[in-house]
Amino acid sequence: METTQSKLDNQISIAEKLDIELREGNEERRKLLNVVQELKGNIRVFCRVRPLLKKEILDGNDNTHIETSQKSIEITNDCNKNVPYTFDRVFGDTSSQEEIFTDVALLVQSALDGYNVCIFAYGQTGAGKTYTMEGQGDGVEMGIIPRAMKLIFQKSEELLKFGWKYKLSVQHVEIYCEVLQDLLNRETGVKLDIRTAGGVKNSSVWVHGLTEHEVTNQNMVKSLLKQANQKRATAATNANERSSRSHSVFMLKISACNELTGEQHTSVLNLIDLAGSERVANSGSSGVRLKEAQKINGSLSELSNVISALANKDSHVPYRNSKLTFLLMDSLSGNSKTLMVVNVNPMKKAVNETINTLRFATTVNKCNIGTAQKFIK
Ligand SMILES: Nc1ncnc2c1ncn2[C@@H]1O[C@H](COP(=O)(O)OP(=O)(O)OP(=O)(O)O)[C@@H](O)[C@H]1O
Repeated sequence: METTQSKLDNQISIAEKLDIELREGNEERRKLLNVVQELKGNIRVFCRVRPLLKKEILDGNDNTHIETSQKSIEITNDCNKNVPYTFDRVFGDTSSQEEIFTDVALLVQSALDGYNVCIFAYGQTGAGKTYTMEGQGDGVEMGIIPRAMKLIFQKSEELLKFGWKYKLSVQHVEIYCEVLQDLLNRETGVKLDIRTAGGVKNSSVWVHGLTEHEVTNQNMVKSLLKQANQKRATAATNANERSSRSHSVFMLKISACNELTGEQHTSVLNLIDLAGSERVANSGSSGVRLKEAQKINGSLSELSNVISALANKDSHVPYRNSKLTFLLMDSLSGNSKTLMVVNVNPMKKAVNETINTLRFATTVNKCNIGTAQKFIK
């Protein structure tokens, strides 16, 4: 007759076998997830059209010049010609924050698996960039940043049983007219500068003077985002105007270590709300406004130059030509996964800007950054 001890040994050995299978299954899942991501391409472009706002409807605006389907958006231009643009995904004006995030979630998850990820919101002022990235409140209108953090906390908890331990910390920086400001430092006037370490090819970038905040739950993230918004608002006479003209970069640094296998990796999830992309010539600017507009247009075209240089595998990638690309140098290199969410203003009077936006997005969409690699320590 089987003794209690041998029954117990038997159960333990079954449990150990299942545990190994589970861990191997998890490895399989991570590999598969990466293959899916690679097949989809390491640079992807989504397009999102926001709905007309109540006031815009009352003012007699219409959006009949825009037609969308799953992967394409067609614009009727001023000459009544239909011009189609195709992207990895197009979200029409009834799409919810949840729908957008469903298509972003895998990318966010791959940051936990050790890949650098950049998600940009691009588009003219008022096109819905901040709504897409931050959203509103704690419910259905939550945007990509709070949803991404919620998913990261949830997944990192689940991965504990596979031996993974994560350290998560947040930095949040604003770039206004090529000057960096720490949105999470209550002290004002601290000068920040971007520094590099290592050789030309393998250098790593950090911002000297930028504060870093470890986070362990969603409430901590919420209060940091609130603090950042307050700081952004007090730095300007008109908060909306200032935020339209600056880039906001939310950076989540992830350090992972597996206590069972000894594996370690680090990665950064960058969530970026870009400055409004309207052209200088159209904005009728002069003085300070003209200088601002030139700097914005300059840094957005440097971003596109960097992406094209990476796609063409040029020997020189002009990261240092703008603060934004310099700051994101590590995250935009061949080791990263990038998503550009192009936000479209639905008003007919914005049609020319919309076409410019979609042309820019088409250039980005043609790029293929190559296969992402993890940074294994
Ligand atoms: N998908 C959407 N559903 C409902 N309302 C939206 C949507 N997208 C944007 N809005 C609303 O449209 C207005 C402009 O959006 P938002 O502030 O996000 O634009 P933006 O591109 O970030 O502008 P800026 O460049 O000035 O920061 C806001 O009132 C926002 O709440």
